[in-house]
Amino acid sequence: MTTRIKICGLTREVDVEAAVAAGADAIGFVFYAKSPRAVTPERARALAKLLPPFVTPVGLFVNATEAELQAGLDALPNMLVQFHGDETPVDCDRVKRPYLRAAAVSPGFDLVDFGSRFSSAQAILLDAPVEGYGGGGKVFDWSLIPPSVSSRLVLSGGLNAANVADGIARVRPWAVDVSSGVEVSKGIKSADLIHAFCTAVRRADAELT
Ligand SMILES: O=C(O)c1ccccc1N[C@@H]1O[C@H](COP(=O)(O)O)[C@@H](O)[C@H]1O
Repeated sequence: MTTRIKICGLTREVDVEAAVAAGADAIGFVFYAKSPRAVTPERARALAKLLPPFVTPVGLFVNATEAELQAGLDALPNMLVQFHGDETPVDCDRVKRPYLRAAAVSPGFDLVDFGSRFSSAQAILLDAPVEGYGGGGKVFDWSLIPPSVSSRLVLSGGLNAANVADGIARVRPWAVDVSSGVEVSKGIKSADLIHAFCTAVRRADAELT
């Protein structure tokens, strides 16, 4: 299977171009003002104009107000929504858009139940529990993912070129998502690290087929 790749937290044109050139399937824009990677809807719209067909813009929200959500949706009408806070299934469904729901995986977390509560999500995005909701560059214990989980999974949390192949082999996710692992500093990506990450994903896929 081809593991889809999302590169998240882009703030600069050069980084969007590097992600597209490396073969990313999705590009994430953080609409969460407290994040060091936050962009305004206007900035996201300008960056998303660089995306070719079939590369999906993803808008990341954390407990956003309706006005904040609407501003993001107005700026990027074709975006996939990533809910990365404490949003309920009702909150997610209210937006009437395809969405990913992030889950912070720690011992005792019931992923099967979470997946059935968010059954309208396109996928459940697995992250480590970190201060500030996400983007912390921390890996969680992948053995906490129960084999019985039926949700489509996006693996994230502390991924980088060195560990992503292991994550793919062990979790077999639909997609992987990276932010910190391709950065030189918060919100500033490295074209070399993005390229290395995408190459590692493609190698992992080739080894598994
Ligand atoms: O990127 C952020 O600043 C962020 C803020 C709040 C919630 C989520 C955030 N990012 C997402 O966190 C995961 C893991 O990122 P990392 O690779 O460990 O840095 C990823 O899905 C980002 O999209």
